[in-house]
Amino acid sequence: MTAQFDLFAAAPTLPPGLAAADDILTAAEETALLARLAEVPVAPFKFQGWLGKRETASFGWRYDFDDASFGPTEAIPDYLLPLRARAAAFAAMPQDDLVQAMVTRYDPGAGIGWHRDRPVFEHVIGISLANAATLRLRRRSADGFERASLPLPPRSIYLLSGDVRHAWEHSIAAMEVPRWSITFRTLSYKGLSALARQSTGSGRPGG
Ligand SMILES: O=C(O)CCC(=O)C(=O)O
Ligand SMILES: [Fe+2]
Repeated sequence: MTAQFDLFAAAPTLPPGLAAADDILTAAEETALLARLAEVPVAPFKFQGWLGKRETASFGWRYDFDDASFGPTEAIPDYLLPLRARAAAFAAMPQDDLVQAMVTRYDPGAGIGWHRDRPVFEHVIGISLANAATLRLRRRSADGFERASLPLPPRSIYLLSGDVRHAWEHSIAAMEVPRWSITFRTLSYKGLSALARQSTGSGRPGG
């Protein structure tokens, strides 16, 4: 096969640990939820002193990128609990394990750069609202990056666990239309140990 043909090679299969489904909520439920989210006091995401363009609010647990502190915060609001129950059913996890809910608003021009989620968290479940986006995935290989992508239509859900969560990075390119997402996360062993250290008053917080 010529190099030219390689450009048209079949799309790579999705990385292990990635699961996705459409229509985790109805269009009417999405509209009602977006009306609630418009009231949530989101703040520009801070990363080591830089202000990101996306705006976030964390419930249940928060991780502060500025000082690496990590701890409990305002409880997950009631109106997110039915969605959390569906996210948990989708991921085959107890809903109480999804201890964090993060609301993110991406205005036009806002995206999220290449990253892995903080190690204090384990499983990551994302729900997309308002407009479609593409979750880009990459993993370093001997000669560059292995890449994959997952379309995120509004009302779809994805789960990152295992390989795709630990060995791959993900990002979302800035778009011209707004998008909201709700991310539910479980704590990792590291997160649970940090928590145990904090509650016994020894060791430093963080992750
Ligand atoms: O908006 C999304 O679905 C992705 C958010 C994300 O990757 C993160 O907050 O770590
Ligand atoms: Fe992420």
